[in-house]
Amino acid sequence: MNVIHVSAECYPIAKVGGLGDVVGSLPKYQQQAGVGARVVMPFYDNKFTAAHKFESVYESELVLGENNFSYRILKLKKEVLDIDVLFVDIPELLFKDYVYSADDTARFTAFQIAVMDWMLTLKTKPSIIHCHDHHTGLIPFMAQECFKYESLNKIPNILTIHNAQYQGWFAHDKVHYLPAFDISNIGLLDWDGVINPLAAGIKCAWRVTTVSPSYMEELQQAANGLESLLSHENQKCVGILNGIDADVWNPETDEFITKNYSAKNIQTGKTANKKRLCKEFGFSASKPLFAFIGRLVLEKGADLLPEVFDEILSKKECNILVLGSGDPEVEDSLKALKKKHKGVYNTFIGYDEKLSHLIYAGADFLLMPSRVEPCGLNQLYSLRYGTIPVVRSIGGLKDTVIDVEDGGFGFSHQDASGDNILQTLNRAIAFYNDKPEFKKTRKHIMSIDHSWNVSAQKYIDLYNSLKSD
Ligand SMILES: Nc1ncnc2c1ncn2[C@@H]1O[C@H](COP(=O)(O)OP(=O)(O)O[C@H]2O[C@H](CO)[C@@H](O)[C@H](O)[C@H]2O)[C@@H](O)[C@H]1O
Repeated sequence: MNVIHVSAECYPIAKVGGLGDVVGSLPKYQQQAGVGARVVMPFYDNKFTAAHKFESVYESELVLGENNFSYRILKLKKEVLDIDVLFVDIPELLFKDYVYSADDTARFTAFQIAVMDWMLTLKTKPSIIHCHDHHTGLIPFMAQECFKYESLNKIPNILTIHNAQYQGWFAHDKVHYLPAFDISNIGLLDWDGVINPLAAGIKCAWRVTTVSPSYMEELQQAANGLESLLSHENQKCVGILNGIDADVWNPETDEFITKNYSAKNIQTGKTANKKRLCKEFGFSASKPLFAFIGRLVLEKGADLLPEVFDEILSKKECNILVLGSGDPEVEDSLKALKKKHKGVYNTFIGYDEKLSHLIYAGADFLLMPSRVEPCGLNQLYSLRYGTIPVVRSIGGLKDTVIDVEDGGFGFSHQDASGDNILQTLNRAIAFYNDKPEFKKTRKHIMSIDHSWNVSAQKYIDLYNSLKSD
């Protein structure tokens, strides 16, 4: 079997969030399980592409509406990654110093057309095309409907929804971007009067997966307008929990942290990393340290944090550190608290992969008050680093974090409300002060295996079930 993953992100080449982590690790675990797995992604202008040499394996021209674009399929000259990655180089559209922008329709439609055109020329066709999120949602449609791709329509394809909030909508006047198809089937592209690539992918993919079983269920009630579609397509949908790359996220070998540790020397390891963080951000290491890492957007409940932080910090019982960027208003309110709560609160507004590792290692608790959380990887990283998750019980958080009151190892609350978060924070502070229980729990969570071993096999089983369809 040879699978091709099509994605806008892939760690360590380009990562904006969890999609990059998944596409950078799932194929590796699939390869270890004996399945040929490759990634095809856009060629961006970033640190990774500047630091490596590439060779062209295919060159051609694609048609996007009334425009033609030259493109190349590139691969790395030297094998520097654990996985085989191919790059679509469309200089005018994709070679930018960002992954996403306000209008990505032309960029990602051209990307998908290039992938399909190139696949037509392959002597050995992939046995499975695995698409990720709306940026690749037109591929199942094009394979099924566009005349020129008829020879690809027998290849099973899968669409994984990492986040249904973003759907890639564009107006009907751009439908001519797509290669010719029977216009009477335009309904497959449309949802609510606009072209909706995620909806088209859900309608046309052979199977649809989401990144946790609970999120799959929740999507039928809340999917940013696609609820009825997902209920209708329920038969071909399945939730498969994300895993983590246990080599990249390994406190025993992590090069980004101050002191490496395992469950055996967790006490000294976490203390050294916490001290380093506290020194850098001006905290006293004796208080519990809560951290938030992520996009500062509504979905993540980030807008609820400033008020909650202001209240809890006034008691001076804990430290809070925020690493993230996003909504400028939320950024400003979080930054504004720094002066008032100097010594117990700090922020790093921006993106810093290295710092995120140090925080997972040095914090006592990781906060995820998400409104929507398809899976969430942060809580899985925090478990591996012995950092206790404090989460809202939703989506993948519900599937992976069991509250201490239910015999588990984390803290969870039901509602996306300031009161609920406050109560949970207070419970966590009390737990921190019960030192034997706290230490026992953080040692225990390090042994929970969330690596891809189990879930990579679930995807392989799904691929196998499609071969015999
Ligand atoms: N400022 C910053 N600096 C450094 N690192 C930062 C950062 N902000 C975020 N990160 C990192 O980005 C990743 C975030 O992953 P998540 O899975 O939690 O969220 P995301 O919403 O991006 O992903 C979506 O896709 C994934 C993958 O399927 C789902 O788990 C998730 O629920 C869904 O919303 C983590 O590796 C985190 O450490």
